[in-house]
Amino acid sequence: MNAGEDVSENSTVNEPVKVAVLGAHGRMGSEAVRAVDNAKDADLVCTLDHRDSLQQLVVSGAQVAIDLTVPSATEDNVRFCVAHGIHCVVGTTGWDDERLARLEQLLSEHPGVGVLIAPNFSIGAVLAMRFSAVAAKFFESAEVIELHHPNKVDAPSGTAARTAALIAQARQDAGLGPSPDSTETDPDGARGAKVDGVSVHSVRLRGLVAHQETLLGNEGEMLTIKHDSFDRISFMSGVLLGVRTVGSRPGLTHGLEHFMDLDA
Ligand SMILES: NC(=O)C1=CN([C@@H]2O[C@H](COP(=O)(O)OP(=O)(O)OC[C@H]3O[C@@H](n4cnc5c(N)ncnc54)[C@H](OP(=O)(O)O)[C@@H]3O)[C@@H](O)[C@H]2O)C=CC1
Ligand SMILES: O=C(O)C1=N[C@H](C(=O)O)C[C@H](O)C1
Repeated sequence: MNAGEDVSENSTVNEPVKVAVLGAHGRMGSEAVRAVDNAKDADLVCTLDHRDSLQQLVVSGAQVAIDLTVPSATEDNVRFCVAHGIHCVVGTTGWDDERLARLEQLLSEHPGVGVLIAPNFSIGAVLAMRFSAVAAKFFESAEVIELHHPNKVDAPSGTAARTAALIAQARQDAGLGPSPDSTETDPDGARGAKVDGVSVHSVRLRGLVAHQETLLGNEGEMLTIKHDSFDRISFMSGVLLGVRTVGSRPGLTHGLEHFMDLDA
């Protein structure tokens, strides 16, 4: 679905879904405000940023909140929404296993509410993650390189961490051990961060938006799975797919792929 298309699955017949955007002045938030504004069957009822009261979500009657804030704020925001029966579409990073477990517990106490945690909303990035997981078991070595704009506050990126976790799971399922690596000394972390044993390398460079490469190696060959977001518009069809679908998917959904027909 493209930005501007129908997002009415959450709403009663012909009633637009009422949407709030948290982090509305940010790079992603401002793009999401535009996307929701342009969507025929979504009503932007509330925009919040730093230090705004979450009570405005309740007063506005928002049915779905889109969280595009910062890792330090997103958990409290989402917990508030769930407690008030507001579905959430979350793009903010920082959702580690502990946070996800706490959220699942809270959601079990609010069984009608749906939350989508999407490490990446771009269709290409979702596919690149899936392709990386599918390919992982066929290669002896696997590493991930993510490249982003220098204003990004967290490393590695949420997408890279998720990709590495999926690769690690696929390798484990296939009975593969760690990637071969004879490094004996690495005082400054030149071999990258380890996510579930998979090396992830982070680049921050002026001019970039969001880019990632999965490198998979065997003797005599390398497969590179590469994705580039050149513009934040690339995330908006996924944001709207989340808004359209989340109300009909109670509980926690981790990854936009679960709202897509990847295996059809
Ligand atoms: N899933 C995906 O596809 C994507 C996810 N992201 C993720 O989204 C998040 C936002 O990215 P980006 O837009 O670049 O970041 P920005 O820093 O541009 O935007 C974050 C915004 O959130 C505001 N904010 C901070 N705290 C709160 C709070 N408690 N309540 C409401 N708003 C708050 C900030 O305000 P102030 O500056 O005043 O503090 C700022 O306006 C990041 O975690 C990023 O990794 C980004 C792109 C795609
Ligand atoms: O901060 C960003 O810009 C992005 N953040 C997300 C992440 O950390 O994976 C998604 C995308 O890479 C852009």
